[in-house]
Amino acid sequence: MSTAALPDPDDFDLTPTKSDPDDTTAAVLDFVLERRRRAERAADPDADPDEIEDAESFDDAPPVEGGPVDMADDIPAEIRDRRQDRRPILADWARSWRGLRAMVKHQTKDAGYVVAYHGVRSPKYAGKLALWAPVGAVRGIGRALHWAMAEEGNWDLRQAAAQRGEADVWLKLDARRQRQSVWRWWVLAFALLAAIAATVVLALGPAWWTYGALALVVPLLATVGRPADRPITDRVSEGNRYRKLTAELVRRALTSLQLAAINSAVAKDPKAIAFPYDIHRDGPGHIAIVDLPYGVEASEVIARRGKLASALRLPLDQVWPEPAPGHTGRLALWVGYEPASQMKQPPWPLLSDSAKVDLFKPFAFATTPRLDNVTVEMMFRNWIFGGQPGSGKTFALRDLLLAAGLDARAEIRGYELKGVGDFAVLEPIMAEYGNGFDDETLARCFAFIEWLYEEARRRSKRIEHYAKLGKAPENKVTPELASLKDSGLHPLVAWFDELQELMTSKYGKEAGEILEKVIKLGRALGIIILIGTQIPDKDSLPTGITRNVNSRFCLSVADQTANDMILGTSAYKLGYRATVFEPVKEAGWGVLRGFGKVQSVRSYYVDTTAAAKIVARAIALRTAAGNVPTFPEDREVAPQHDLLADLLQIWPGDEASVWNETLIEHLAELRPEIYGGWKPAQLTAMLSGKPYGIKVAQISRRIDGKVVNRRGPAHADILTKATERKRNQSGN
Ligand SMILES: Nc1ncnc2c1ncn2[C@@H]1O[C@H](COP(=O)(O)OP(=O)(O)OP(=O)(O)O)[C@@H](O)[C@H]1O
Repeated sequence: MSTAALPDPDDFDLTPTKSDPDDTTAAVLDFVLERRRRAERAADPDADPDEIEDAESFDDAPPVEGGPVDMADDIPAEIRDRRQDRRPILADWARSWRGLRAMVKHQTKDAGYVVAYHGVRSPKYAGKLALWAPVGAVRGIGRALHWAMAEEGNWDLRQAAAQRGEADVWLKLDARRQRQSVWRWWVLAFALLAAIAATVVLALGPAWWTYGALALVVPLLATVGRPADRPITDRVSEGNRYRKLTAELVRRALTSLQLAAINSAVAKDPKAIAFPYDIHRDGPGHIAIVDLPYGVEASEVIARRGKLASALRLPLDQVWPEPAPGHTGRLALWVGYEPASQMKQPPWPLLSDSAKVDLFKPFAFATTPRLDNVTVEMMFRNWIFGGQPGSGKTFALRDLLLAAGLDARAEIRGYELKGVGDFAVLEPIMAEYGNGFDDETLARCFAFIEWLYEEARRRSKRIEHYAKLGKAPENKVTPELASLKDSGLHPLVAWFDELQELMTSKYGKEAGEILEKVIKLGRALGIIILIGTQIPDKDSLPTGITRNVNSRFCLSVADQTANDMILGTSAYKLGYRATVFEPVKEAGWGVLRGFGKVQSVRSYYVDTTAAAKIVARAIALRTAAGNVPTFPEDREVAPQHDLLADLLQIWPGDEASVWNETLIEHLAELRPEIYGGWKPAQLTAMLSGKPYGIKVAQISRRIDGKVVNRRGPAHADILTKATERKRNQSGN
C-alpha cells in the first residue's frame, strides 16, 4: 500500500502502552525508538496491515457517538439507559399511519405492476405451458420410475464391485437396492391409484374442479419439462421498479463520488463506511444512516447529490442525502420509492373548514420529500423568499398570508410589485394592498415602509408601557397583548413581492435603510416582514436586510451567489443547494432555513380557487372578531383613537363623575403613545372644546377627612355625546 510505504513521523499512538496493571510507576516511552519501530513495521511489505494497529484494539462495530470519555461507575443508571441505543420494537413504517399507508400503497402499487406485467405476457406463457407440460409429464414419469428402481448411486457401486470381482459385495448391494426399491414401488403404486381416483373424481365433479387441477398441475409439469435456462415467466424488469437500498449499493455509490478521503479510507478498511442502524423503511422510501469514514463530513457527500444519484442509477429527486444528528460525519440517505416530482402532495391542512391559525404557534407550510408535514412560525420572524421566475415563491409567500388571514388579529398590508395580481384574492382581508410597478405604486410602497418605521416606534412605546405594568415580561409582544383589543400590538404582517422593483428604483437606497431598521426593531413588536425577490444580488436586496432576516426559503436559483444570498454565506458549500431544483417543473421546492435543521421542502400548493375559499373563511373569522371592514386603511393616523370611546372603555366602575387625573391615568394605560403625559387641563380643553362641548365640572371628594375639589366629566354626558355622534354618523 502506498501509504504504508510513507510512514508519517508524527503518527504515534498517544494511548499508553499495555503494562503491568499493578505497576503504578509511569513508563517512559522513547518516542524516537517507537517511531523507528513503527516505520520499520510499516515499510515491511509482508507485514499484515492490521498489525500496524494493535490487533486487539481493532473494533469493527459501528462507532458509538459521543460516548462518555471516562466510563465512571458513578454515572447515574438513567443516563446510561438513555445512552443505550435500543431498536424500536415496531419497525419505523409500522409506527405511524403515514408510514403504514405509504408502505401499503407502495406494496399495492408494486404488486399491481407485477400483475399487469405478467398479465400482458399471459398468452406467451400459455404457449410455453402447452409446449413444456407434455415434456414435463414424460420427464416426470421417467424420474418417478428411476426413483422407484432405486438405481441412483447403487448402480455405480454395484458396477465397481463387479469390476473388482467381488460377487458377494455385488449381491449385498443389489439386495439393499431391492429393499429400498420395494417400498418405493408401493409409494408409486399408491400415487398412481390416487391419480386415477383424482381423475375419476374430477371427471364426475363440476368443470371448475378440473380447471383448478389443471391450473395447479400444468405449470408444475411445465416447470419440470422446461430447459433449466428458460423460465416460463419473464423476469420483471428491475429498471422501472424501485431499487431496494442495500448497504452494498450505498457503499458503491459513496465510493463513486470521487471523494479521495472516502476512497482511501475504504481501500484501507472496507468497513470504513459503517451503518449504525439497519437500512429500513421510512415513509414512502428507505433510509440508510451512514457513518462516513473518519474525517469525512456529511456535507461533502450532500454537495455531490448529482453524483450520488448517478451512482445509484436513480433520478435526482429520488435521492435525498441530509446530515444526520449525532456527529458531522453521519449521513442520512433517504431514497424514495419514486421521484418526488411524481409523488402526490397531501392537501394543505389549513384548507379544512375548521382550520384556524394562531400566529404565535406553528402551522403547516410545506412537506418534505417523504411527505412529512413541515411547520413554520411567523411571530417574531421575518422571511425572505427567493427564487428565479417560475420557482414558486409567490405561491409560497401567499401561503403565509393565507395563514395570517386565518388569525383574526393579524393586520395584513403589502405590495405586489410585479403587477400580475397573484395576491388580489386576499384583498378583502388586507388593510392595504398595492399592485404594480408604476411610480405611484412604488411611491406608496415607499411611504408604507416609512410608516412601518413610525409604527415600530409607536409600538416600542406601547411595549415599554406594558412592560412597566408587568404585561410584557420580555419586552416582547405576548399572545395576551396581541389579543387585547386596542393594545396596538396585534400582529402586523407587511409583505413585499418582487421587492427588487423598489430597491432598484429611485426610492431604493432609502427604502433599504429604513426597512433594515424596521426588521431589526419590529421583530419583538409583532411586525412581521415577508419579502419575495427574484434577483437576490446586493442591489436588489441590501445585505443589511438579508443579514437580519431569520427565516429563509430559497426556491430554485440559478447559481451559488443567489443561493448564498438567500440562505446565508457558505450554505452552498455546506451542501444546502437550491440550484438542484428546476424552475416550473419543480416549482414550490426549496431549501428552508430557520426552523430546526435546514432541509429541502415543497410548499403546499394552494391555487387561487382554494385560496379564495380560505379568504372567505378568514372574512367570517374577522367579522366575528370585529376586524372587517379591515383595519383602518388610512395608515397615517393609525392606530385610530376616539377619545369618547376610550373614556367609556376605561371608565372606572359605575361612578357618575370622575376626576380628570384618574381618567388620564387609565387612558395612558390604554394608549400610552397618545395619552401618556396628558395634563388635566388638556383633557378639560379637549372635552369642553369642539366638537364635543362636554361640561367638565368641579367634583368634590372627601380624602382623609378633607374635602378636595377637582374637575372631571360626568359619565352620562360622555355617553350621550357618543351615542349622538354615532347616530349622526350612521344617518350620513
Ligand atoms: N408548491 C407548489 N407545488 C406545485 N406547483 C407549484 C407550487 N408553487 C408554485 N407552483 C406552480 O408554479 C407556478 C409558478 O409559481 P409562482 O408564480 O409562485 O412562481 P414565481 O417564482 O413567483 O415566478 P414569477 O417570478 O415568474 O412570478 C405556479 O403557476 C404554480 O402552478
